Amino acid sequence: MLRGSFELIGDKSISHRAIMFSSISKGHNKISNFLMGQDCLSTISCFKKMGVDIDIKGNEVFVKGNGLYGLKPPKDLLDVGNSGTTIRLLSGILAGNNFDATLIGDESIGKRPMKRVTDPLRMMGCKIEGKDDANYTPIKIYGGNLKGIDYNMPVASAQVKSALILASLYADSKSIIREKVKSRNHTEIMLKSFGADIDVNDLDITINPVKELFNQDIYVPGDISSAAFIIVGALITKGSEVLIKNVGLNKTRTGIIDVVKNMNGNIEIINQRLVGGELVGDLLVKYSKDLNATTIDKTIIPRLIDEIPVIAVLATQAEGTTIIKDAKELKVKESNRIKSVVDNLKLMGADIEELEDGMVIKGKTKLNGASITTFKDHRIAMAFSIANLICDTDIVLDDKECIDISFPGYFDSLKKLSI
Ligand SMILES: O=C(O)C1=C[C@@H](OP(=O)(O)O)[C@@H](O)[C@H](O)C1
Ligand SMILES: C=C(OP(=O)(O)O)C(=O)O
Repeated sequence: MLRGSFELIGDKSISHRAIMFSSISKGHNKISNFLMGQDCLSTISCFKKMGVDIDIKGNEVFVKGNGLYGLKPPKDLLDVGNSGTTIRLLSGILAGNNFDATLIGDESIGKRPMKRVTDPLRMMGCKIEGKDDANYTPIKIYGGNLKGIDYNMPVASAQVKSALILASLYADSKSIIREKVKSRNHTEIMLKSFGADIDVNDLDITINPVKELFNQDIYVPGDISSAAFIIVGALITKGSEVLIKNVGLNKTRTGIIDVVKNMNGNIEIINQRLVGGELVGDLLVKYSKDLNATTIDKTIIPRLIDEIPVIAVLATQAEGTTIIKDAKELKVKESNRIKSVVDNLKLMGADIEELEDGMVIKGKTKLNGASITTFKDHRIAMAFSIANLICDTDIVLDDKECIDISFPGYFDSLKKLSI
């Protein structure tokens, strides 16, 4: 069982943005509670290659911003490692800057679609080259001279939205980016605090170009996507009671809390407060014997997209049949997360069926230990380490290191809570 309290590590999405926006602001920025995950370190490394002075001291990062037009042409390739957020958002910034740069990444990044970003950036007037008509890395961006855009987003993606907002900062006129479903809005919140001219009207975001962004001190709240593993661990192991402190509770991210409540899980938000425009609070989670099944569809998917692997584990312990649909996006994450989850849960004895856009899980099944293929996908590795908490025999993960992408110190945190 899991018992005790736990101080949550910083949010990955917000940490990336804090480095990027600080780098293109003018002046000294201090970022506290920064997530020292591999993905965020990849972002730091890319901006250092563009001449930004970035210093890490413990959990704090000091960034001396170069100003909106002050990035330097990189002498080297920009390597985003495993990070989709880095390659997408950085493409938007590069599109606005008057030099060319080439983006590369690891094997998994090489399979993640980029046309969702490169197509609209081309519409803004940017010249881009890359594999399969700039759908895959390496991608070369020749920045500068952007036009404003009025764009209806075909995919619900905060990464695409953010890339286009960033490019719009550099355009010659106003841009409007229109979402179909609201995705995480950290870019809009944080860029405004840096002085960007952004107006959000429900699903439409209007950006007027500005001459400069100004320095900020940023506190990064805890990552609810990381908390999700501890939340599910506590819900499914008898006798558990965990207090997760300092959780980011931005409404565009709290789908997992709604789902857990819907499933009759015992979760309570306490001590809510606003920090730097972002809602933060503590979560008290207790073992929940009488979980029931649920249906998860497009109306909530963007608010819990990264939590689906561990929600699938939760569903194996609920009464009834859980349906997860409209989740095609899972196929283009670090691995095909529909397949990674379904195949591995099947190996453990779960009653689960793969759908074209999701999965169907019959609950109240006993899970057994198995050899798990993670595909070096951090969320898969962590989701199955949580499934392991309720197995008689241990699972074996083929890779644990990938967890450092988003949750360094994960096993230590889990061990401290385990009784
Ligand atoms: O903007 C972000 O920080 C992120 C957006 C999501 O991706 P999509 O926008 O591609 O859905 C999410 O899966 C990713 O982990 C982080
Ligand atoms: C999909 C993820 O991240 P990214 O797209 O930044 O690689 C994730 O962290 O689950």
